[in-house]
Amino acid sequence: MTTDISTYAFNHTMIRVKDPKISLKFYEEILGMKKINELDFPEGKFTLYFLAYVRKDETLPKSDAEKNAYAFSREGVLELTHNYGTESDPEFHYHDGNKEPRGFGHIAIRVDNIEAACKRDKMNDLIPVVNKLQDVFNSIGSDTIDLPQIIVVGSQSSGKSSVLENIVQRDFLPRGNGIVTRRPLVLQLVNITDFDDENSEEYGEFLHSPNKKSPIHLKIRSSKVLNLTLVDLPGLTKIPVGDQPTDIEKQTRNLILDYINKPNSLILAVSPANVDLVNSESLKLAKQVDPEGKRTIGVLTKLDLMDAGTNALEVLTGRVLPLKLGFIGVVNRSQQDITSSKPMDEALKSELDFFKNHPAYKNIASRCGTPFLAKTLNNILMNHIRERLPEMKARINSLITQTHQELLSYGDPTLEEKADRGIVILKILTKFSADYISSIDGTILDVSTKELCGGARIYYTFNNVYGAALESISPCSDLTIQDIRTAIRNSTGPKPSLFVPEIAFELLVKPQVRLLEPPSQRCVERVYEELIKICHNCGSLELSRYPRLHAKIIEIVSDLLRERLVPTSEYVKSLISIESAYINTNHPDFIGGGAAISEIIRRNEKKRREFEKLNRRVNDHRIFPLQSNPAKDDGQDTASLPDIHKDSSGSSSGSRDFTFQNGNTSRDSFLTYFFGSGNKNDRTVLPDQSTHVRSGTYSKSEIDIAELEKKLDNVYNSSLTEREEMETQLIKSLITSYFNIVRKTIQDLVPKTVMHLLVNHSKDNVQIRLVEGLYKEELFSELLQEDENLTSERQKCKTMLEVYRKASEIMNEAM
Ligand SMILES: Nc1nc2c(ncn2[C@@H]2O[C@H](COP(=O)(O)OP(=O)(O)OP(=O)(O)O)[C@@H](O)[C@H]2O)c(=O)[nH]1
Repeated sequence: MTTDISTYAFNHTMIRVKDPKISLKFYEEILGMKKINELDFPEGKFTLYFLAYVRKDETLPKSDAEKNAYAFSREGVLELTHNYGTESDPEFHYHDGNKEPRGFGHIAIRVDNIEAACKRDKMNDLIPVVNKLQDVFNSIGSDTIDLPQIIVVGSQSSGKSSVLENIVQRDFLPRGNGIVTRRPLVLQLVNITDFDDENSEEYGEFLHSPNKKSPIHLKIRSSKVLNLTLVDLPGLTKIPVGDQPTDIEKQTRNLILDYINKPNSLILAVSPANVDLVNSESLKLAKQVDPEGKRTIGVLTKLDLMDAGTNALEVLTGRVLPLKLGFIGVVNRSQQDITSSKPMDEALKSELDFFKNHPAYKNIASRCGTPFLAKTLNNILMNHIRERLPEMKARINSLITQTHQELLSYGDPTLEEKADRGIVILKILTKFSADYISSIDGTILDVSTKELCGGARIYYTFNNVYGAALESISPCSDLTIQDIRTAIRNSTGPKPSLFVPEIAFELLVKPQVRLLEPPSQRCVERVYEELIKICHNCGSLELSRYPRLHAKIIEIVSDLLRERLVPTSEYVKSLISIESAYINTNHPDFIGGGAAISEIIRRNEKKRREFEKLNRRVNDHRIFPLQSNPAKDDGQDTASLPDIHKDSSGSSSGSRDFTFQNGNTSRDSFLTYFFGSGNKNDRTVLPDQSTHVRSGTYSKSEIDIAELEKKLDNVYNSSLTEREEMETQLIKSLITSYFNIVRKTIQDLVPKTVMHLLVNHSKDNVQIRLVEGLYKEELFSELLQEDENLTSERQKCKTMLEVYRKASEIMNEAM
């Protein structure tokens, strides 16, 4: 037997290599079922032992074409002896596990097995594919696609680093008390037999960006490793020690969850065998994200530290906790081994011996230990990657399309350099003008459905905002009775007037008309603001590349609008002035004197009836009879209302005396209505009753009488003369009628003015103004200076696209 044995677990196949110089590649290629005489044998004599399994009933084909390939019996051992340097075919000795010879000679296997084996070989290439992808994504510092990898999870000191080191067969991870692993470590293990001979030197390489807080990416290339991507995470800890933050448990838990949550992650849940499995933090966490145990591999460390008489056979054979990918037991170097720098290969040998000699584990020794763990991880990862590859490819393809679109949207500066810059500018100006116009007209393509915009907002301003503002003005606002009386008196001059003077009406109505100006000016401003907004929103994606050109365009359009603002507001101002320049009492819609008077009579009649009704109710309820009406006390007429049924001498004239019809009454007729003796027979309309009421005593149940009387007071609370009262009412009614006419006209004309002088003018002139202002050879280079951010965005986008393309290429090669 050989003394120097390297052991290498390969699925269900065990290869024992006599000569350690023979590279793994050689064995893998043998297992890939290549013809042995095509292989490049190292010098020297060697013997290979194959332990393999095939179906028992498999009959071996005998054709010449299948010579020089291999077959394995179910229980037997295939032994190959090759004398290097001779031309003879290699010899195969085939015996059972006890090395009893069972056959000899050329052995062949079925062709379909060769294909399957070759396929498996190809699968084995998938891990380098993922590693390559990872390198590609590392180069841009992002992991846009969730690459399959193995995440190592375990509580503190559970032996995570030891497991990793055993897999890598290198003493490379930091050791110490407390949490030593503080950042995720992405470990890429690369079997250097995958590379050319000149690259076959072993080395480790840090791939993460320096000076940046990121996971550490470490690539280890060695002939002693299998292709694997592992992520080592800080250990789960309960109590912070030293300089650790108080929420250390939460922080590490979240970090671990971030990694294991990804559906493409395989979870390597490390638990020490000397602690009850139900307390395993790693398995608890894994269960959270993988409740069915589909992507969790259990690793039991410290099997050697279990109490004497106990073992973990039940766990390792999957009878305690069912994990689809199973549990694998390992024995790592103890602290003492580390302190005494026990070499790795020795440690592996001790591990192998431990399992082989342990009464509980010897039967499952081939499924225990670090080499088996490494191989299993490799297989699982490979299968996992194979499953995920189509999905990843689809994702990469859609990323390529998206990124390509994005890149296109940034434009191509090289193309534009060649093209006439004048044409580029002209195109942008034309597009901007068209957008501006269509925003106003509402024909823009991507019109918002979330808020009113463009022309619709202008319409809203006219109809809702401006309309409401005008409506809210009361025709007689700010006009007090005192103002009206003074105006009437002033307009009569020194003589007592015979009728309500027209001058007084005109005097009073003009300032009211002026009230329409502020909201009209505000309307102009609002539309102007709206246009400015439209102008700002018109930037196309292309235009956003050129901030200077964009700014200039906005400046020019704003200037144009500002220029138009002045004449528009001037015109609106004129409209109001025009309206107040001449008070047209012949306007067909104007109420006219007669109608106004009829209206007042009607109203007063109503009031009188109301008063009488109230008075009656008050009297009915009053404990002390009402003695408040001096008119009554004087023995005069009971009605002390401003009674237009009576003329000044007290005789009843009745409403029939007023024959004026609404609207048809001439100005003269209404103005000549009022023959009056000035102040001669003026009477106080209604003496103040409130004092009487207030001095009275009410029954407690009739408290509402006070309310009623208050109303009465309000009806007649002025001390105007009857005639003045009448005149005031008349003037008010005329002002209201006239104001409403003017308001309607203004409400109609202001939007027309704004549209004509501001909106349409800007639409008609925007393009001309832009071309005049910006289509100048000497400005071109300045205007077409690209936005720096955009240039860098484009560069980023380009890099991403390259990365995705490269990734896609790598995947295409693998599939
Ligand atoms: N005897 C024995 N000791 C082990 C085994 N595995 C790990 N140890 C020891 O346990 C201690 C902790 O192991 P590490 O591999 O550093 O554990 P870790 O989980 O990486 O620790 P942190 O990174 O700090 O969370 C070390 O002293 C190891 O020597 C094992 O299987 N058997």
